Amino acid sequence: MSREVLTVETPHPAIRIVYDFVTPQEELYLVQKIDAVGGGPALAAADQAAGEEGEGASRGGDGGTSSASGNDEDQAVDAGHSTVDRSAKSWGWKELNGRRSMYWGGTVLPNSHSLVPAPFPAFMDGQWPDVLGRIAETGVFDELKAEGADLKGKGKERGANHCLVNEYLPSQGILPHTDGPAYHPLTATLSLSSHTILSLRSPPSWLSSPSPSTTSASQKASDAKEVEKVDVFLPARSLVLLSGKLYEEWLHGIQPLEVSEPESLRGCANWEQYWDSRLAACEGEEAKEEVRKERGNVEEKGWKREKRISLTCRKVKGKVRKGLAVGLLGGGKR
Ligand SMILES: O=C(O)CCC(=O)C(=O)O
Ligand SMILES: [Fe+2]
Repeated sequence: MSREVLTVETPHPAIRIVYDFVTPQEELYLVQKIDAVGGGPALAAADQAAGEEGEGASRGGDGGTSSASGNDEDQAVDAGHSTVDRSAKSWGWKELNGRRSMYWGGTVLPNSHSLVPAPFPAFMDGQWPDVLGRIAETGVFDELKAEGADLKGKGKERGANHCLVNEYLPSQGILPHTDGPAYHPLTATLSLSSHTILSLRSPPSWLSSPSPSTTSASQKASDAKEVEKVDVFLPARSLVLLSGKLYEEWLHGIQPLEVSEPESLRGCANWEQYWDSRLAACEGEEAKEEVRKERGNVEEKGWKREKRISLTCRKVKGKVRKGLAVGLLGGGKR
């Protein structure tokens, strides 16, 4: 598997994608493990499997990690007086706006944007399929060298050191937003189990105006015309990379749809590129014909969305407060 970082051709810089960042087998394994870490129905089976693998304290159960609650600012205060909520379940799913999500890697303090680290599940950090190590290997996070990235490091030292896990049931999405200043302007998002369409929009000027309520309706209407749009097709198992202005200024979101409509699919900036990559991976004409048929089908009928899990891996901007590792403070057990 080449895991080549491809650029999505748009009038804008900085959208890149790796198709087949993980194999279908790795995808299945990850989804099962993620459910276990989150305390989902696969917990018992996965715990048993973990015991058999001898992963021990580094994965969830008794590792004593905190609520790795990331942006959840009321659970952490700055200046080292951490009031991290230790009663929360280790790495467990939390429901927010009807969707489940969780954080790995630790708690981001809201003022200094520093990270009180907590361990990652083993499959992210060091053990197969070592998602963070694999992301570091692409070299994309080396672009942050000027901002202090450690090129000699491995895995989370060299690449992303924080991960936000989101689960979307069919018909769930996420409102347009930016990811805020706590992270370096580079995200690597792995999509598991389902495709989706990520919609990127340039910010209308009234969004950044000091008092949006005073902005006139006509101003808003004329701004709306200027908004630039780029949709990106995110197939299952792909890793999409957003950086620079696109990360810092543009809004990104996912429409809450059960089916990706033909027109929306065809409108994605990387639609051709995606199918080219599928064809390039085929061995023999028969396999290619199957892929062409699949394309014809979804272009006619649309593509049903399944439950999707995304892992958004980022690098926290502030210091990593090594002495304050939450895991060592004694976290709550699940
Ligand atoms: O699920 C995704 O692909 C995007 C998630 C996201 O943008 C976020 O949680 O900030
Ligand atoms: Fe986001």
